[in-house]
Amino acid sequence: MGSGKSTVGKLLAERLGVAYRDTDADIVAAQGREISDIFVDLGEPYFRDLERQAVRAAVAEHPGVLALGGGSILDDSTRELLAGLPVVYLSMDVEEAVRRVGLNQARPLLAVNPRRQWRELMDARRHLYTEVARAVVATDERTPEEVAQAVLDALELKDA
Ligand SMILES: Nc1ncnc2c1ncn2[C@@H]1O[C@H](COP(=O)(O)OP(=O)(O)OP(=O)(O)O)[C@@H](O)[C@H]1O
Ligand SMILES: O=C(O)C1=C[C@@H](O)[C@@H](O)[C@H](O)C1
Ligand SMILES: [Mg+2]
Repeated sequence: MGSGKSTVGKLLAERLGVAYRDTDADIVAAQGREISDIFVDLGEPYFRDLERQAVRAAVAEHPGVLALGGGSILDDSTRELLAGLPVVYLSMDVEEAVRRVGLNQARPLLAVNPRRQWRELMDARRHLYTEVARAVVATDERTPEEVAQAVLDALELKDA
């Protein structure tokens, strides 16, 4: 959440000469409403169902860089789907997270007490991010360009 998937993903796609896609954006486009509204109006389980389907469709259809919703790896079948794919976990520490997204009300899971919420989420999820990732790239104190380069290096990819 705010680790730079959109920013770095677009840079990476540009450098690799491929398209960028984002499952959160796919869901917003298909539903015609913001993620925070889906959470509030329809509930998180409903959103997670949409997310599972969105990830499945995007992995099947999209050959470029794909940003996954931050909670998509909570689903067992999604983690199985990602096994063997070049997945990158962009990590950051809590202070960096608060600097980047702490005051952004569009992120429903961080709406109240973002520092504590972020710690709790990460404590529950870190092992899942690590489990699905082929590479873990720290984003703290790196520019988006430096992060993109670190991803290319970690996956042993070259520019287009
Ligand atoms: N390496 C970086 N250094 C500093 N700021 C960054 C870095 N990467 C991204 N940011 C900034 O942090 C914020 C969140 O980045 P971004 O939207 O790319 O994250 P995200 O992972 O796509 O978030 P979300 O999970 O909400 O989709 C943006 O304001 C972006 O400009
Ligand atoms: O980490 C999460 O659970 C989320 C991350 C975002 O990408 C969105 O999918 C939504 O805000 C939930
Ligand atoms: Mg994003």
